[in-house]
Amino acid sequence: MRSPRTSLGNTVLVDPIGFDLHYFNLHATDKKEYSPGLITGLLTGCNGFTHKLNRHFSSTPADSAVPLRIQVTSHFKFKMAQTPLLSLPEFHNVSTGSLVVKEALNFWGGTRVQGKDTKNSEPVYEPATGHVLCDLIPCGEEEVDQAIKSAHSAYLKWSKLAGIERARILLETARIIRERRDQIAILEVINNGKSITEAKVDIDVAWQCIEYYAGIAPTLAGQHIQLPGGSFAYTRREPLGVCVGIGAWNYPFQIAAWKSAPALACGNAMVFKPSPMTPVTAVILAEIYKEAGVPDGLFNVVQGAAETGSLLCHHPMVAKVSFTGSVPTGKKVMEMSAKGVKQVTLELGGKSPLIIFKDCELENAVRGALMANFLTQGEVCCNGTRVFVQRDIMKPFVEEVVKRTKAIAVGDPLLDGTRMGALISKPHMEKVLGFIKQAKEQGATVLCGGEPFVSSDPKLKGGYFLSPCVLDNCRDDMTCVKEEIFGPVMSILPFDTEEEVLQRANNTTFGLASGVFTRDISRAHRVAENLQAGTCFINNYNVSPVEVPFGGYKMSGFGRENGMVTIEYYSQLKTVVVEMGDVENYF
Ligand SMILES: NC(=O)C1=CN([C@@H]2O[C@H](COP(=O)(O)OP(=O)(O)OC[C@H]3O[C@@H](n4cnc5c(N)ncnc54)[C@H](O)[C@@H]3O)[C@@H](O)[C@H]2O)C=CC1
Ligand SMILES: C[N+](C)(C)CCCC(=O)O
Repeated sequence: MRSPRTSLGNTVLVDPIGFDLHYFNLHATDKKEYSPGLITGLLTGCNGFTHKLNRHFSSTPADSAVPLRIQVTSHFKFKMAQTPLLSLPEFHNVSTGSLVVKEALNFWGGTRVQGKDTKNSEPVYEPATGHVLCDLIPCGEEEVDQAIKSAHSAYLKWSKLAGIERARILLETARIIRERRDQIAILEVINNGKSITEAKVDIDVAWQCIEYYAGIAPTLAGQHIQLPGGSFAYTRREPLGVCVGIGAWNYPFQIAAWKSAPALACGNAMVFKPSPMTPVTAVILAEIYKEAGVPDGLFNVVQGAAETGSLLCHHPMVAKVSFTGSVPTGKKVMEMSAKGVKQVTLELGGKSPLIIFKDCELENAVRGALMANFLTQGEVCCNGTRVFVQRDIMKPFVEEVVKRTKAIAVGDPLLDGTRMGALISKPHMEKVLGFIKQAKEQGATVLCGGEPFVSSDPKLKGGYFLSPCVLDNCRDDMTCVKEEIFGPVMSILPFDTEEEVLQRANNTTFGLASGVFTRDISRAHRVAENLQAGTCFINNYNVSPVEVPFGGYKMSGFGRENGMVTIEYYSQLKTVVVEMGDVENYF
């Protein structure tokens, strides 16, 4: 079929061959009119079928020729219009310190909703500059109730769709995120403080997660079980209903995707509460889901802190809570959810061990140790912050790690050359500095970093920067080795034997992740088997492909995110027993 061509305001008649499914490309003829914004249009089929279309055209001139890909089943006409893109700010000129977000940050019923409780609003700071990025207006009881009811009404429609229909919309969501990845990453950097290089990867992981669960949605199925006498049973995999997601500030957009993708794939609706420190990007995800075609209310965002979170956990219409954050808050979430017998997934903190044997490939072990400690300024739950190094290679390992750590470019997170940005807040930076001070008092040696970093760029003067820190002469009983610091602080600990190091590595209440560097494959798998943690990385660290499950042992939580298994945490099984004979009666 030939691709029809049209321009703004014109109607084009499209005549596909036969009645098979056809895709065709609708090319814009007047490229210059299509930047940047949404192209909207109405498809009207001769059989009465109509389809509203929303596609984003990115701002770069080359992209404005990207064809619209529309699925058609019959003759239809298409009227093209353009509306400006409301949600994403103009990004071309955004630089650190220049953005103020005024738009409403809640989202339910398919639209942004301004918070009402302005008297309780709190400023949200841009970590790299300390300037006020936006105001956080917490949602109260009535607003939380509205969001949950909106989710419930969407759930009733969405759960009736076939998996393949849900998949189509999720794939479209992934496509739009991929298309706008750089803009979303910029917003994430401004709100979180991490480097743009990392933020782009985070956004990629987010769309990959949605794409992955789109692939799984059509495969969800039950079983058929033959019973005596021709009777049988079958199972149906059904959604839970309205699920709540509560997120942390370290991976704001990615966490929203990790929770919503499996939830939506299984037929649930979600109300998501971002951390009050990073409220800006979850609502972009909500808009993209809408644009891709989910029913209004399927993915909602409510802003707020502990009080709003607790309203969500207590709400009787909520079936499940998936939480990412600290252990103390995780315990509270579990307690509150227990009252309503709601299912819970907890992704909590860690103090993960990274074990480096003398037979490792040293260059890769050093790279692994840096990846295990310094992503997102060290604010990562699965970081391998207890670096156990076999005594024989201590000297060359430490030398190389310190050399590389000193070379990490700290600074303006929006610059491509920057490798470490700013910590999330001033109090958090002070907390991290407190851990370093205490480590010194307890006998550790600071080999490098561990001090506030003051940039020569005047606009970064108020930012929460810290030079990445390596601590030597650490012992297992020190606070810096026992507690989660959530900052760029690596503690190095010597060891002699495999048996000894395994015992020390497991001597913690946490169990999120672990890592081992060795060339001995038997040792690698033996160590992986014996480490008490939800993940063990062999000869790498902190890679997180969406195909593999992620989650904790012990006090690092339970339940999993990513991978096939997460379907189990967002669905329930119904057994249907079918009698083909007479009812056996005892009475
Ligand atoms: N495992 C991880 O990925 C994370 C660990 N942490 C650790 O926790 C420390 C504190 O950071 P926070 O952001 O304060 O973590 P937090 O655990 O208090 O907050 C996480 C989320 O839970 C919400 N929340 C807080 N109290 C709640 C309640 N009573 N009911 C329902 N929801 C509630 C927060 O608003 C936020 O959205 C960090 O310094 C770090 O050590 C923080 C963030 C992520
Ligand atoms: C992406 N990854 C593996 C570095 C971290 C994800 C877990 C978290 O939320 O901290």
